[in-house]
Amino acid sequence: MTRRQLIGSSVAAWAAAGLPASPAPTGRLKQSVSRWCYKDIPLDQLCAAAARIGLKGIDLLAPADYDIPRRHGLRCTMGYAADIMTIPNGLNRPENHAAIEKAFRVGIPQAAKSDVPNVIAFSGNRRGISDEEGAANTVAGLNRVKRIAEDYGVTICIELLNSKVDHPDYMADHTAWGVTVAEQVNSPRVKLLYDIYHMQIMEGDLIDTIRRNIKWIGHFHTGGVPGRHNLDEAQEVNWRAIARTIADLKFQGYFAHEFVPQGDPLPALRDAVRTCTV
Ligand SMILES: O=C(O)C(=O)CO
Repeated sequence: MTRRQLIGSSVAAWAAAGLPASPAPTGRLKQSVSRWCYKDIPLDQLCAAAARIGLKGIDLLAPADYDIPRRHGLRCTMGYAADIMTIPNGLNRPENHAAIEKAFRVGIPQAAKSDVPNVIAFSGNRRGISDEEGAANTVAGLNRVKRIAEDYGVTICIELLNSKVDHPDYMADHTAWGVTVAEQVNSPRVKLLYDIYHMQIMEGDLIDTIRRNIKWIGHFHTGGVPGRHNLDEAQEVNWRAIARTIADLKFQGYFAHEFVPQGDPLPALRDAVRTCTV
């Protein structure tokens, strides 16, 4: 069966594709999935399959696509509201702040209008500046925009990424750096995107770190380590224990899968969701 045939197809076709025939229960966590990991599947089709699997949303969409998940009873769970900001070029440089503020002045109201609860932000690379200076700059940048986020009820999430494998020189590569920034900004609408894949590579100690810092975490990403593939037994993270920890903390945000599937992509996603259904 092709993906095209799958979508809009019968209950039997969903079952034949290994997906639940009706939306599956997914436990205490609100699970979501990152669009870029399934880029070969048209977004409408991905949303239809995600709804069957029991997901609550689609992560990392551009504004033009924000409303597509809503056709399927889902929402975009993390938006790109300021595309001027990139992983290497972000909030840690004061010369970027005016453009980031300008972008968020448009992008945050747009996210709110489409019921998108979070927008992504990046520290940028170090490029020779110290972590202390970069943190102070990032705090200053976030202080310029936090009021917009507060007024519209949208959370700006600064992503923690590894600088060891995927993003050399990225500054927000440790939880402590992100927590320092979030504490200083001290807004209910400025939090961390704790990417479990990236933080396992940099720090490990996932459960204790999540427990100690949950107050500052607004969103999670997953991905098997090493390789950023399926959450299966070939990788080293105990996803069920992590999911249980987060659910036990009564986390109210989204837990978004962000792994590049190996094998048939939708069954890989279904299996990850089941693993994290606690
Ligand atoms: O680009 C990456 O590695 C990410 O995790 C983005 O969310």
